[in-house]
Amino acid sequence: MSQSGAISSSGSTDSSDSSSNFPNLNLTVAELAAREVARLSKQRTQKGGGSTAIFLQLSDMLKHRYKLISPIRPSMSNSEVILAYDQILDTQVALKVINKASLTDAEKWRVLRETGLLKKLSHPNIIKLQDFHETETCYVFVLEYMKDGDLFDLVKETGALTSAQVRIIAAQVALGLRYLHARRVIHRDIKPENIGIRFPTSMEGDDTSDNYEHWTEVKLIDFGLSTYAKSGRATTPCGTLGYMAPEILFIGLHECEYTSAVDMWAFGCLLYILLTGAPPFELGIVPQSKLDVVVSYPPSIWSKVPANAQQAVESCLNPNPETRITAAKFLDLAWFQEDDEAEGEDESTGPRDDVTVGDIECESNDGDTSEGTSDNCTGSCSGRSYFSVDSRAQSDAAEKSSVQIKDSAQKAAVGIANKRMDTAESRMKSHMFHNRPSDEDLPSEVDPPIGHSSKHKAKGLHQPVPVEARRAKSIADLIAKYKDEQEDDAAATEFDLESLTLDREPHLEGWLRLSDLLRPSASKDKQDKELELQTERKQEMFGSIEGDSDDRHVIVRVTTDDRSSAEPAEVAVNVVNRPLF
Ligand SMILES: Nc1ncnc2c1ncn2[C@@H]1O[C@H](COP(=O)(O)OP(=O)(O)OP(=O)(O)O)[C@@H](O)[C@H]1O
Repeated sequence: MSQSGAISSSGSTDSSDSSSNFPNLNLTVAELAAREVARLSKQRTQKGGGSTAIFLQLSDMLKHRYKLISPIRPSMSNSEVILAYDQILDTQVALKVINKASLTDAEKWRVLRETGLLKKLSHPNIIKLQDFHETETCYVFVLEYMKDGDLFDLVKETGALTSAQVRIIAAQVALGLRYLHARRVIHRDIKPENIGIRFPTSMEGDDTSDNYEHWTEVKLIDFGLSTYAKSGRATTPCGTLGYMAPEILFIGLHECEYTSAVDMWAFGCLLYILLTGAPPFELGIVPQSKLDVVVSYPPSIWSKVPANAQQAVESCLNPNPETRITAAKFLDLAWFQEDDEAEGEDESTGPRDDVTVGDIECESNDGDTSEGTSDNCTGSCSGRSYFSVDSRAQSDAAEKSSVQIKDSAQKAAVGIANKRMDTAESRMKSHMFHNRPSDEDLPSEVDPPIGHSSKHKAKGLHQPVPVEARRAKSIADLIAKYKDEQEDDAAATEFDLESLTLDREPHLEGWLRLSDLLRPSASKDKQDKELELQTERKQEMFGSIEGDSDDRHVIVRVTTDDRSSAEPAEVAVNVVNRPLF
């Protein structure tokens, strides 16, 4: 994301590239904050809401380290994402600031859980939590900055992407999901808004097909609804309507639990959007049972999507979670084995004028459109304006994708289902989203993200990008590279996440704190010393401990007699991520 919207020393917005130019550095943080507060106040008055207190608190708390530059995502609920400059690390960061005042205890716990999860995850396709602060009034996540925004804004501006572009994104999202799922973490809110993007800094004349640094990077963000499901199964219905798998919608009706397969369903919705420019499902119908769900693909849109990409989407949008493709298997699909030439000729599948954002609706099996269902659409629980339903498109039912209900006598069922959706929606909102604004409170349109329009065009995303197609050749290498790396430490990190359930396994607490004591901000030497010291202490308590480390990890293998079991047992391998700086 460029710095349009950044405050210049004159107080106006600055559209220059901030990576080389920080005009704001001459201002004190208080001055910056005051200007931003004034600007945001105005903006929010126009939008009809928002709290400037967050900003004031933040500047107070972090004034020695962070210079606030501009809001990335203006506050519409109790959180705000702000671009800032980390003066110590000399880098830009995204500060996600959450106002504590409006949170219930359960919601505070969820914030801490999000932190707990994020700090234990380390993967190139997962946003990196660089630091976390808690003050009396707010929580602050310091995140690596995804300068080019998220996929929602990209698709909204450019429409559909080419298959070559989508598979680069798809491979990375799948790698991120594979990493999460191997550790029994379910994201539960995969959608375009929650995939951050960063275009390569240099695309000229490079032949960097094996240099992954030069790929468009995508990373999963927003772990606010994520959970560590120790048993691999979860029971709380949550997510964003329109991306929620059938089984999660059935919780409390026909189902009582679900698995990480829900992320793959949402991933299928995401891919569909990227390939066609429109979401696959209207949100007003809840199927009556799992067996009733049939996903149909409108031929006029779907025929333009290459077969391998179709297969990828369809394997995710399998209504049966038991047979739905997994993230690991997804990476073996033919789509990722295609050669360079095949993708290079993929122009017909690029952004298309005839597919407009908004070409989507829901229909019952008899072909009737379900009138008024848009009232039931939640779209994005984040409150961002979603693809609107195009009335011209509505009249052309044959062109739409849909979730259909098999049993054709469904007019009554549609009514019931819509009522259920109301119930499901309000239940989900009250359970999971009650700190978020209701749809009525949300503005129908939200400002486009700062600095997007020209950037996406400049990057050539309206056209098939030859250089991306060329890079696509190496996608199998990329997948192989990260797949191999992840296999090694999956079990270790999975166990690390056990610290979230310490109450159930108190005998592990002592040595798990070993890792907690390795402060990320400490130098490697300091960490090594701490590790040594703690290892000695824990050995007295737990038996044998082997420690090992490399540049990025401290690995501790503990063998313990566990005090409660007769036989000594190896309980785990613990991995602590070292800071990369
Ligand atoms: N690290 C980041 N770099 C750049 N932009 C980010 C980053 N993190 C979040 N954003 C932007 O801010 C938006 C909101 O972030 P996030 O979803 O984490 O917050 P949230 O409070 O859970 O929001 P919501 O209530 O809308 O889901 C994202 O969709 C993205 O556009």
